[in-house]
Amino acid sequence: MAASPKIQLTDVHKSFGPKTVLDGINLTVEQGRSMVVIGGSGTGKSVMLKCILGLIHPTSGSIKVDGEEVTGISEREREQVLKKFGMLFQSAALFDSLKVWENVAFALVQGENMPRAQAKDIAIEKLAKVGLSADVGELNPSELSGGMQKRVGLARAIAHDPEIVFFDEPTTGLDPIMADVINELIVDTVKDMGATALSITHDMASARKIADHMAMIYKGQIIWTGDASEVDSCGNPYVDQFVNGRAEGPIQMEVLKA
Ligand SMILES: Nc1ncnc2c1ncn2[C@@H]1O[C@H](COP(=O)(O)OP(=O)(O)OP(=O)(O)O)[C@@H](O)[C@H]1O
Repeated sequence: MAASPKIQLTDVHKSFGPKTVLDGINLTVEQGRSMVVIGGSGTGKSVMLKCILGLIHPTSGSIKVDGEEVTGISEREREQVLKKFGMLFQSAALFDSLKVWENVAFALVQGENMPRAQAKDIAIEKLAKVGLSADVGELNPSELSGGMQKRVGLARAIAHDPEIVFFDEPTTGLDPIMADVINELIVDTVKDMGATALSITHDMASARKIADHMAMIYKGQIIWTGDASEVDSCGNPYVDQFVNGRAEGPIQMEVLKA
């Protein structure tokens, strides 16, 4: 039996002036599953995520979360919807003026008015989940390696037990071994929470590790979607070229000339 959609995008368009970035996106993310959207630079992955979060407004189309339309809702309604989301940004985007635990607890204290002591307990529990000790919580983010910062970013993303977690290029800037550690942590954490995950990446090793389902975006459209296990044999020449990292194929890179 098919799981119910947690997130559903139907014919989503987004243009900036004359430039069309999303050109009719159709995408379903099933409840409790991990969807990874792959695609090259500038194909619209980040714009798509920002549309779902309501950071930018689509030009047209429908975006539903738990069956509820989220385009055109009020700021107050959006605040409620955003409580369902956790987000791990490409750069861990930690506040350097705050200790590690304060970064993890930030949304709990600021957004939910939770007492600091209680928020700290939760922050330390989440840090433990991503393999960091309470001592690390007392450090400043600038004292941590890139891999540790990603762990902190993940702990922060899950601090309020979100139903949906977004991962924006989760392995950028990490060496392949640390990237694999973070990928495993993502899989374990998301499965453990029973959360729905939506990731965007051009790192195929990461996509293979964390995806139940994959979709490929090209020129603002989803040109293929399927089970992660089918990505190598789907027969789509665009997917095949991307997955195998070939210069030759239907995808033509625009190389800017000086
Ligand atoms: N606010 C904006 N105003 C104008 N153009 C924008 C804006 N945001 C994004 N774009 C354009 O939309 C296109 C898609 O950008 P997007 O960041 O979604 O790509 P991406 O697939 O996430 O790429 P990357 O993997 O390099 O991050 C780019 O050409 C970008 O210049």
